[in-house]
Amino acid sequence: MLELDRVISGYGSSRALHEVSLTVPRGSLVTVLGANGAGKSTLLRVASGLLPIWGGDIKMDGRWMTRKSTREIVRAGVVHCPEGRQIFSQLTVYENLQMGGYLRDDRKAAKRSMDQVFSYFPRLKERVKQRAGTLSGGEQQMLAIGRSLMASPRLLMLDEPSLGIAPKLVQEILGILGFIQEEGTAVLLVEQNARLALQHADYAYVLDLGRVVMEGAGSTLAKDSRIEERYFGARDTAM
Ligand SMILES: Nc1ncnc2c1ncn2[C@@H]1O[C@H](COP(=O)(O)OP(=O)(O)OP(=O)(O)O)[C@@H](O)[C@H]1O
Repeated sequence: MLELDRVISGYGSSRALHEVSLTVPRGSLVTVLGANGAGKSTLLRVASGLLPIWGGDIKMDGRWMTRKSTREIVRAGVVHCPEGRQIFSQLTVYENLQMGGYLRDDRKAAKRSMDQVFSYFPRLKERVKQRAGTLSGGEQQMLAIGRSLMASPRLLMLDEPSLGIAPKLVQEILGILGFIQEEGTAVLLVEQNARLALQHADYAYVLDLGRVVMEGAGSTLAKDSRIEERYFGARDTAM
């Protein structure tokens, strides 16, 4: 469904991605792993049109996305849930979710999406009138994912949903990603927490200094001793 072919990008004059190729098949969960600064967030920024592409191509369902605006990319079904959540803390849970559906003209469909979000995250339903800034870290992450789902994505790109969240809540959120995937939404999950991501991924890529250095089925990479040594750090073994 999403194909990146030898994508090059970066900031100013410095390259952060060097000919990165990656595929997310329809309905699958693909993860991109790597240490700090490997280029994971940059990859999502390029795929969502936030950062210009310097070389290579991006396709969605076989259609060129390379020079499309973020709005056009969202309309094509690709939604990016950035690192750090970026919810509107002064707005309520309900208002944040409404913002996620702003590109939709069909009110009934938006209502259906909101009901769907509440079925995934009942905690959000219990807190519809609460200001987002007063939610716990895990609940804010749920809200950020819920807001992304309001656009009815066909591909949801998540940047480090486990960051700063208690392990139990992280497991809950990752489990819900499985349901989201079962409903037909593909997921591209960027994570530093390799062990956790590989438990859920159909396929995984490992980035290092902006290059893909390893790839394979999630279950295969989970058993790979190189991954164990390099990426299952103290934070992971605590999970
Ligand atoms: N806004 C920016 N301006 C300049 N350089 C940047 C910017 N954002 C990222 N970089 C650089 O691009 C490289 C890749 O960064 P990126 O944020 O994509 O890594 P990452 O794998 O997501 O790391 P992390 O897990 O720490 O978020 C790094 O060398 C980083 O310093």
